Amino acid sequence: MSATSLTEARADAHADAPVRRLVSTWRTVAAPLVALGAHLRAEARLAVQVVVVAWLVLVLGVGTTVLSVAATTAAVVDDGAGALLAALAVAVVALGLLAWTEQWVAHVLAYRVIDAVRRAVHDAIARLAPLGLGRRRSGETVAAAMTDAEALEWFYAHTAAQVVAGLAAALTVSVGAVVWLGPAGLVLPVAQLLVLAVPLLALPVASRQGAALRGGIADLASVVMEARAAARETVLLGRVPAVVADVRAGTARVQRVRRGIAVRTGAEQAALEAVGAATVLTTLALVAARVQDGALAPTALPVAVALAGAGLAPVLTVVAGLQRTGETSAAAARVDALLRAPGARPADGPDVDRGAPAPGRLDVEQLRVTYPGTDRAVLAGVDLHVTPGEHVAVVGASGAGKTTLTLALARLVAPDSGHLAVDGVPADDETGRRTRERLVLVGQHAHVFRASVRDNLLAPGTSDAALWRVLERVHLADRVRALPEGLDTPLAERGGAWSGGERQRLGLARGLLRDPSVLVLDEPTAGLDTRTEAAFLATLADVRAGRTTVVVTHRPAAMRACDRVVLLAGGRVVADGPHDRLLATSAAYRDALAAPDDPGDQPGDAPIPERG
Ligand SMILES: Nc1ncnc2c1ncn2[C@@H]1O[C@H](COP(=O)(O)OP(=O)(O)OP(=O)(O)O)[C@@H](O)[C@H]1O
Repeated sequence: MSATSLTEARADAHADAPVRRLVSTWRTVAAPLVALGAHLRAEARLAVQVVVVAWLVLVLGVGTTVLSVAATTAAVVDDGAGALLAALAVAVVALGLLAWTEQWVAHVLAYRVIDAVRRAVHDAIARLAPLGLGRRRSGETVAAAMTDAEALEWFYAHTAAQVVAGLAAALTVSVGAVVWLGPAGLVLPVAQLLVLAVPLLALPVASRQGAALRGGIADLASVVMEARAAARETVLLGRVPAVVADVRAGTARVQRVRRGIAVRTGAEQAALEAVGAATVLTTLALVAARVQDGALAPTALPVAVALAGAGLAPVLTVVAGLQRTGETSAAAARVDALLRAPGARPADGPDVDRGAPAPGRLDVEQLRVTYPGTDRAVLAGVDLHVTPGEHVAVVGASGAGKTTLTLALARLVAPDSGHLAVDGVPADDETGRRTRERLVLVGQHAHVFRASVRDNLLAPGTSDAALWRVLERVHLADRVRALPEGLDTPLAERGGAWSGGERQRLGLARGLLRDPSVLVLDEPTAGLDTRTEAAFLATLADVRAGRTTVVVTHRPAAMRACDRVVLLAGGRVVADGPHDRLLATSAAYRDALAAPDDPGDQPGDAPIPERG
């Protein structure tokens, strides 16, 4: 290639660059919307109906404007106004009926879209919970489930259909104009293309603003949610002004983006007005010339001008849709990322013979867990085999990985590698649901839902008698009987007046109602006074009969009450056996139980010290 042609090619490439950038921006913006559209295939027929009705409404809208000007002109020159008025009356009634139908079908579509999007988002949340969600800001997840879902409902039900219908109606009206006015009618399609170019050219800015707006709203949701969740600490530690400042800063960021959007849409509007005025003036000039030539009747002039003005209405509908595409695309991208996020599939471990399924058996082999964003394995190859009906205590210093082990058993965190089997059945389904049907984890903090006691027990369809039996077993029956409406008493969000111990017992009741073959309890007596702890341990002794239990504990009383104690340290099991034997034989165990701050305590009576 010669130097000149190389320079020319470079110049061409340079000229192409903005176009290519624009096309690539459009592709990026459209990709998440198209990807999410796949979840809405079932609604394709309804969407086509919406498009057809919207197209008819737009075409008839232009038609009634043109007809009304034609009828007025005919009345002025006293020439056939009656027929035009009759046609106008029919068109107006049809337009009213079609507009009503459009609202109806578009809203049916909107509800179905929001239902499909919210269901997909909640399925994803259930699939990811809680490890996958832990990597996401809670505000992002909330925004995806609420405001993003609403933005998408609006887009698929009202915007996308309007864009397609608007383009079809614009083409229909343009064809009509060219057929009627000849070359003068070409002004309309040219003007329509200019109108469409306005949002297309503004798209790179619009999409940046859309992403900033959606991100800002998600950030604000995070700040507000955290402020609500930490309200007690915020007041106690005098952080109210700091939190208010955070909320104000978040609001200001969102407002700044909104201002930018208003400036852009204002400029776009001004450009559109200019194109509209130019279209009317050009049509006026060209049609007037044809009237002077005698090619058209003088009465055609006002009608042609009305057509030029009204004929832009369908593309303005398209523009309104395109102006929001950047923001909607950002919402779709967030929802799409949530739907595509990988779940918590356990890695395959060493292939060993695990024998026949046995209810209550628990096998953990070489389990390794590293939390995302960290490089230290919290569990670095844990082996644990529990026989049916056995009661095992898991102990270790604070941070040793006890809670992590319970979360991995319940398939709430994904191991890097290793094997887990409950009842002799490998835990290999992606969601962990099958494992959790056999193994129930009662965590340290039972969430109390804003619902009745009955609904808080999370066992729909269970008889009252069975619910009361379980409440008796966990020593909550008297507490519930004293409530004004018993089982039907609504509980406040987060438990309101319920103490920590009562909430722990509520969690235990929930676990028992599932009747699992393996019950895992994480620090069931943490935060309880000695007497309540003794009562709780008595409850435990009763409820664990006939099933396997794994109890994370710092309490020697709870360790003694178990058949075996497993000591976790350095991410591995370093001691395993009955409490008394370990006391006699394991220096690591004795060290773990020794309380360095309190030399008066005897090994075996002091809780395992908290680290740090
Ligand atoms: N989501 C997480 N992301 C990153 N690190 C985590 C996460 N959860 C826990 N860790 C870290 O993993 C380690 C083990 O935590 P874990 O809660 O399992 O310990 P533990 O033995 O139950 O402690 P404690 O007795 O204090 O409850 C700790 O160092 C903790 O900081």
